[in-house]
Amino acid sequence: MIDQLIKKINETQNPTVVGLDPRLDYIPEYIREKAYDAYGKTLSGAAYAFLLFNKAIIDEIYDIVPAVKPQVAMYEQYGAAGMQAYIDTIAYSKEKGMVVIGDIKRSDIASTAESYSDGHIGRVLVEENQFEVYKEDFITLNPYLGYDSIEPYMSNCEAYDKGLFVLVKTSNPNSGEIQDIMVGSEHLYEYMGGLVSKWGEAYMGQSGYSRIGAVVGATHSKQGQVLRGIMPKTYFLVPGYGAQGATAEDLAGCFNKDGLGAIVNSSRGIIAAYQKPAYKKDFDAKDFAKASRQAALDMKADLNRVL
Ligand SMILES: O=C(O)c1cc(=O)[nH]c(=O)n1[C@@H]1O[C@H](COP(=O)(O)O)[C@@H](O)[C@H]1O
Repeated sequence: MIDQLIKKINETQNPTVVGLDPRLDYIPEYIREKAYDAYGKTLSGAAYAFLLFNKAIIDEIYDIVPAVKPQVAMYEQYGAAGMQAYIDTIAYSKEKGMVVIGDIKRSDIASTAESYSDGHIGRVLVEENQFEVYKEDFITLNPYLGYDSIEPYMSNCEAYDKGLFVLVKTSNPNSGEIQDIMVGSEHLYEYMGGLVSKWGEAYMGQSGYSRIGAVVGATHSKQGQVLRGIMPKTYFLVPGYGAQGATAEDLAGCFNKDGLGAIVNSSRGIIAAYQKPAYKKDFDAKDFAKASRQAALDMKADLNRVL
């Protein structure tokens, strides 16, 4: 799967992933009305609005962006209807040939992790019948419970050609409170980077990168550069560009010299572009997905400028 992601990045010449993190206040009124006409102002109505919104954006970006990253919390809060919209969004993205990173950030003891693993990247059994439920290509995990909490994902990664992005240095302002603590002679994020890199050694793709990737926030430029040095064969998922304030220059150090090694996420900056002054003048609410396409092209140009 890491090879497939890299192939898509090379084909599109675009190391970006669009975060499908919908909220009702990003969704144009005419889409919301359509959804409410079908399901009322209910959880199902909101979930259907998400799906219509996501599909319109996917239709505009699938040829220029290699991957999408739906963040499960946005859907989960709307209950079963929301989770169906999550599943339908994944299915539609894959139909369009996009790689899907399910941002689920799971973390639990091994016996519980097995269930997360089977549901998201493996198979679930009902008697003799096997079901592939969520169908993400990659998922995000929190590794701070240690290797036995990550291990249950490895066999499904191998069996079903999936991948992981494991949190190493997160983009949030307070991530340093814990992740920058000194552990012996190194910071905790460096120690974690070393571990994730080691865990990934047994899972190398033909590209020379492991299917076990790392999440490295764009907002912490120096740490990103340090981690690139520690983890040369690990692909980075880099959130924090745009809405969280990180610039292309801030994250350039997350890439290897060959221009590979990182895929940069933007969620709000792309999906809600039509609400931003820079795009509002050229795109109205009816053209929200075209504004997203333009924002994705602008992000691609911005990143390629520093690579
Ligand atoms: O794992 C992630 O994707 C993630 C890790 C991290 O350190 N920081 C971070 O912002 N994210 C996710 O990346 C997305 C960022 O969204 P925007 O700030 O709108 O671009 C959200 O879905 C976050 O949950």
